[in-house]
Amino acid sequence: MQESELLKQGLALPLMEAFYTIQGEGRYTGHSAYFIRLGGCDVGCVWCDVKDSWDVSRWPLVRIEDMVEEALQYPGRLVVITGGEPLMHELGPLTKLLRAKGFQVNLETSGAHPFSGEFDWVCLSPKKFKAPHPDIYQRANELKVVVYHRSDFAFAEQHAARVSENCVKLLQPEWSKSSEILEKIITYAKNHPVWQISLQTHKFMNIP
Ligand SMILES: C[S@@+](CC[C@H](N)C(=O)[O-])C[C@H]1O[C@@H](n2cnc3c(N)ncnc32)[C@H](O)[C@@H]1O
Ligand SMILES: Nc1nc2[nH]cc(C(=O)O)c2c(=O)[nH]1
Ligand code: SF4
Ligand SMILES: [Mg+2]
Repeated sequence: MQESELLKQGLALPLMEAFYTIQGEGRYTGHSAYFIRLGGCDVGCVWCDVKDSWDVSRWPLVRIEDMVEEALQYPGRLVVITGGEPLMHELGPLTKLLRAKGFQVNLETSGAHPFSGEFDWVCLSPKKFKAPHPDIYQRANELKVVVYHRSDFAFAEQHAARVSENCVKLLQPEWSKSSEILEKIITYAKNHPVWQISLQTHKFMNIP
């Protein structure tokens, strides 16, 4: 089969990097996890902390069997699929294979592309730069809004109104703006108790 066909079917995917670390953000903060970072993103967040991922052509196509075999080398059985924007790719075969091998499979996504794959936990981090697809809201287990500017609180509420009732709602300071914005986030969370705070703890720990 040609590479383009393997990619289309989700049997091989552009892999930027894969690493075993500690989930730094969100509901699973502190859990050991194997991260699969897929290449390619067309959302264009000005503050994106992984801009190198954007150009899909930079990253080699790797067969999903090889990705899963590598993940099995580590003791943890939690995998986080991230990117780039992972939903730019067909995620059905990779997620099925991971689950068949006993992994819990979590997703980090902006939701800007149609959904694919079978996940145990979906983190939706919506962006102003490219709106989420409507069908992601009911699938989100966690809504994680990056706060860069005070106007992002209203943006967060717009998306919170669309997710399911039991979706965990998180405000995460944009890393470079943390010193200015964290105080506002703390005040907001105290006044709006449905919101919790998520910090990028891996950056404090100096781990990937
Ligand atoms: C690099 S993104 C990859 C997954 C997907 N494209 C997305 O945006 O959800 C992983 C997570 O990091 C967050 N993130 C990216 N840059 C950040 C920054 N500078 N400060 C805080 N969070 C950031 C994103 O919002 C997302 O929740
Ligand atoms: N440790 C660690 N936790 C993370 N949680 C989400 C990440 C991501 O880039 O998607 C990430 C990451 O890059 N590293
Ligand atoms: S959607 Fe995610 S990977 Fe894409 S630019 Fe925004 S933060 Fe970066
Ligand atoms: Mg990251």
